[in-house]
Amino acid sequence: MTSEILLKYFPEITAEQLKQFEQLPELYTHWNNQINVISRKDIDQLYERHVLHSLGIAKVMAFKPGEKVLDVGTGGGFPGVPLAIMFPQTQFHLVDSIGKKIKVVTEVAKALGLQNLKATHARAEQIDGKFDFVVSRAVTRLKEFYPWVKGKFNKQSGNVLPNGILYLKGGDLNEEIAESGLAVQQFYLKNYFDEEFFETKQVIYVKV
Ligand SMILES: C[S@@+](CC[C@H](N)C(=O)[O-])C[C@H]1O[C@@H](n2cnc3c(N)ncnc32)[C@H](O)[C@@H]1O
Repeated sequence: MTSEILLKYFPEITAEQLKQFEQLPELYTHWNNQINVISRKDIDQLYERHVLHSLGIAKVMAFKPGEKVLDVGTGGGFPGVPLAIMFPQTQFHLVDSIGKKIKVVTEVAKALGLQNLKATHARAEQIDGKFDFVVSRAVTRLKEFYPWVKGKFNKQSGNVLPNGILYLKGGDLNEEIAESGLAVQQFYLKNYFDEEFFETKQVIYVKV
């Protein structure tokens, strides 16, 4: 497994960031053997299916220093861990309702020395605090997701897109978007990444 794919799309990453990304396969292989957070067949494709996919959000949004981002239903740390490596001056709060997944995230963040990441075992609905953005992947439909997070945003926006949700989704989303009743903006990851995996993948942005 090679990290070249990351440099191909993010040539600006520093040597320190590259070193952190390059620690991920070993860390996730180790932790996945104890607590399953990534499907076995996907672990060989960690960079493409998990790291690069998570960084699809970075193609849409450059988080600023000091901004706060909540990752809801982070599982083993996606998209929050790759984003925390990518934006070391932004504060990331990763939450999941399953404690052993948060254990993996905590251990991975510790091994990487990530100072800007906090991981909490909780349901999204129970999290207090205000954030600039909420990110997520593969947790639930937008209609259900939106009420969990809509009260958790700072009123003041300071980025190119106003504060809101950046959700990684794939497949045909017309029905899901329509049933949510939300106005969304769709960013297609195939415009940024050549690999077939990204053919139907999108970042859905919801302004709150
Ligand atoms: C399919 S996994 C996706 C994990 C990760 N986001 C990823 O893409 O690899 C969905 C995760 O959402 C978590 N989850 C579901 N409902 C939740 C809630 N209300 N609050 C926090 N976590 C939740 C589950 O525990 C599970 O770990």
